[in-house]
Amino acid sequence: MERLERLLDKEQFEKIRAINNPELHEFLAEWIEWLEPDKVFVCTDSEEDEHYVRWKALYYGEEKLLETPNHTVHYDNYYDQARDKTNTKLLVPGGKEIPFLNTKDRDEGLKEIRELMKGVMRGKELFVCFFVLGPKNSVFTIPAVQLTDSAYVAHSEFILYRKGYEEFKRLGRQARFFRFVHSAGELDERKTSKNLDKRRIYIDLVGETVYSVNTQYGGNTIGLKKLAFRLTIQKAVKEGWLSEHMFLMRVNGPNGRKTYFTGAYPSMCGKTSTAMISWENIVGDDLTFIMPFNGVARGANVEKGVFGIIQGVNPEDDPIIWKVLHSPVEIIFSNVLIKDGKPYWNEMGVEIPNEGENHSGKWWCGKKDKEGNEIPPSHKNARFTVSLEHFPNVDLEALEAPCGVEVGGMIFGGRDKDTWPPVREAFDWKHGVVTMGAALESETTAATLGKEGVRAFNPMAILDFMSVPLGDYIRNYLEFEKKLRKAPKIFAVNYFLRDENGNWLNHKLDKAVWLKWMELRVHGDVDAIETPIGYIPKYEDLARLFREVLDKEYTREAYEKQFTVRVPELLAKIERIEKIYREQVREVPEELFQVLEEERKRLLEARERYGDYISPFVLEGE
Ligand SMILES: Nc1nc2c(ncn2[C@@H]2O[C@H](COP(=O)(O)OP(=O)(O)OP(=O)(O)O)[C@@H](O)[C@H]2O)c(=O)[nH]1
Ligand SMILES: O=C([O-])CC(=O)C(=O)O
Ligand SMILES: [Mn+2]
Repeated sequence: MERLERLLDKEQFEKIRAINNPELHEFLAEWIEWLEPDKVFVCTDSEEDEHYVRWKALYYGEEKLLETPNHTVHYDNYYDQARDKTNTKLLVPGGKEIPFLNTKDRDEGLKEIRELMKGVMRGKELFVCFFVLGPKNSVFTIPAVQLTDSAYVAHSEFILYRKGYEEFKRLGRQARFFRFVHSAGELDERKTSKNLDKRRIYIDLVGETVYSVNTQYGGNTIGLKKLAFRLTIQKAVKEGWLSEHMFLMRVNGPNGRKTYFTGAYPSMCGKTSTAMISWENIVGDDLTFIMPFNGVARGANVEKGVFGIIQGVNPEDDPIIWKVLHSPVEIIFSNVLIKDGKPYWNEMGVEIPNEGENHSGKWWCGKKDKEGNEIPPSHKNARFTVSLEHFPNVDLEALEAPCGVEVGGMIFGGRDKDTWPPVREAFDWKHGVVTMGAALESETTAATLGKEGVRAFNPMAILDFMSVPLGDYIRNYLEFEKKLRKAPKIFAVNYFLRDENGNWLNHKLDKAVWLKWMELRVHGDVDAIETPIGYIPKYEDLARLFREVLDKEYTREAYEKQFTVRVPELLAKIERIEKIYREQVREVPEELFQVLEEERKRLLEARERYGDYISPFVLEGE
């Protein structure tokens, strides 16, 4: 406390003194001394403190005002537009190598990051912020403290997370909390991080602390988002629950029935677009905790806001997001095109100006970057940050429920051009966990730095964030069922099937129909066709739902093309997945291989009888 009294001015010191937690005091004193900020501001839960942070983001030039009240724009460096997987490392004692995890020796990592952070905040203001993960006063609640010299990062967190200062006060010495230390590092004249060669995101799994330096992009910096996610995955696997890269939504069934679904798709593969579908209600779009209570799986959103992809948001497909983005509520637009104080983005469905300012600085149509690539109006991974409370379709009761909501179904999906049908249901928990979750593959996207469009193994859409050995993670999933009286049904979707010419086989809104079908299946309201890879919808049910939901004719030809069982592709996939688990992953539960083997057998038998490409009508006739 004496050190803190020296480091903070009176008013800020009093705010910290009100929290009776010596561990927190020690952490703050140590890091404030080390980072050497010119000034420290401690955020309580007051409106006033939140306003201060918002104003500082403008004052320091990390955000600029737009024409619509409460709208601002923020830019990240042109080469700092996505998550940096290479420089994101898990610090583990001895630097133990774990397949698919990017690890580093803990002592070495801590030493390196401390050196990079020594005095990094000279001339800057440090914001000390308190938040919680999950709903307040609930079994899901995890307190966290964030230190950052970026008012933009702090501002984003106020939009995305529940405030936690009072919670720290209430918990006092009992608080077990996560810690995040971030510095954007030296900034250039556009107020973007300059020393990208020294960009590091180090996750200390032992100390439950994450360090991030020389970067601003939200996925690398917003402590409570993907940085905390590595810590919660570890915690969940230790304690026997699930911490997942999933949306949480309510699908509205017949006669006012409410059924909640989670959905795990890799970054930029449709979580937000699904959770925002007009007929249903959103609870969360990115991170979900699922815990067993009295034999029931209950889910809660970790966050209370959306850091969503803006590319492709247009008035027809995303009317709700579109409306919110055009209303005067608090929004941060990042890495979009600005002209005359208005934001524009790729594929927004209206005409956009041919010059302005964007993530590359001054921009004009045809401008090229250093590598000779043409720069689009906005970055593919440009995003908007907004609180869920502003969405007319939010299920507020579910969002704040201290015990979460009962999960009726869990969906897995990815970018797959040629293998999986648009929707199918697993035979049981094990079948779903293995062939839909653990076997998930998806093409890489612009949400991470590096090449796009490469098919990659991405179990449970979570591989980028995995912080425990994959075998342990899968075992925890398989065992989770034993804690339940009734397990959620598991489904797999594929929005990204293409024909021989590369055209999409489905429209973006078709997912509305798949959701309604899954809702009916959870309650056993419709029959389905048994195939070697699970249950698929009957044509008649889909045709009716297409008419009811989308007012569209769904042809038998479209159905047959989309739901054909593609045996060669499915067998090749099993080969790939089995090889990965046999050769690269350690201590894989034997059940995984059994389930894959059973699926292979079913496919081989079906091929014997019906050939390589099996029409759903043929299977239905059986
Ligand atoms: N072809 C096609 N594209 C889709 C569909 N649904 C979503 N997309 C595209 O997928 C991209 C992003 O999807 P989001 O829903 O924002 O991604 P997310 O899963 O929430 O991703 P993160 O926030 O990165 O975790 C956008 O470019 C959409 O246009 C679909 O049904 N078909
Ligand atoms: O964390 C981020 O940068 C945004 C996101 O949701 C993802 O990449 O999955
Ligand atoms: Mn995500």
